[in-house]
Amino acid sequence: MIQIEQISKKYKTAENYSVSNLDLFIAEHEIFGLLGPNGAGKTTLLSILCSLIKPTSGSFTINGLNYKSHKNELKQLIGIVPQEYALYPTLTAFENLKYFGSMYGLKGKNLDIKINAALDHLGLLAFANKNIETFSGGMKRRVNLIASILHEPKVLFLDEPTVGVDVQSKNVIIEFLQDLNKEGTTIIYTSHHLNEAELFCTKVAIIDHGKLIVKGEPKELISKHQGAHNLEEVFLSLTGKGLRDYA
Ligand SMILES: Nc1ncnc2c1ncn2[C@@H]1O[C@H](COP(=O)(O)OP(=O)(O)OP(=O)(O)O)[C@@H](O)[C@H]1O
Repeated sequence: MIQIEQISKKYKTAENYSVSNLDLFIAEHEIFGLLGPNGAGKTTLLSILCSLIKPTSGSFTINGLNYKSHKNELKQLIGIVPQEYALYPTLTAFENLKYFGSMYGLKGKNLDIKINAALDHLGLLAFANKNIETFSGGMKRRVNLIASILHEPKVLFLDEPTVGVDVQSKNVIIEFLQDLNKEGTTIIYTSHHLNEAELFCTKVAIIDHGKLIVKGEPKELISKHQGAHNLEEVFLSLTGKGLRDYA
């Protein structure tokens, strides 16, 4: 479980807080969606929880481990799927995954078996020995995902894992994540695909201007929200229809 208490983040060069006094509890085994318009603070919050950036104030624990005192334990406990591809273009999918596995101390036959099973599960086994630079966006997203789960994290953070991929790739990714979740992995992901989140997530939090607006099961939020038939209508009603351009 993740317990977030009064987390705030103000980037040095920014005028405003990107995350502001945010409290949030995420139970174990959830598929939890962090939703919000552009600039709402989703990536900032996710980056804090992954210890990629430090909060300006506040604290959080993951499975009881504090980010300040248990850095190494947390690194083993979590997996991170970043928005950008973190792969070496001139290495094959298999070589990339061997490298990422070795960063978590994995090696030998066990690692090879794991890599091949995951490649197979995500429909990529036939491409194992092809260079990443020849892969489509959807294929790279799937390899990126495998790189983050080889060490079997208990909690997996994903920043827009289905952005820019076709429906086929998206479905394979979602099914893979659902299988991981059934095996006990807690999943926290950000997305702009509200239909996807409505079907996929057991709980969602809508954040805007760095603050938590609402949290709950998608069905519960829709039924409580007068006149809403789906999560997108709840979202638009709570965050407004205005554009959120920022630079
Ligand atoms: N490195 C940074 N330096 C300064 N300001 C930043 C930095 N990163 C993000 N911000 C600002 O923090 C706010 C929240 O950004 P963040 O990327 O967390 O939002 P988001 O909800 O993930 O948006 P999107 O949906 O567009 O990815 C924005 O106003 C953004 O301009």
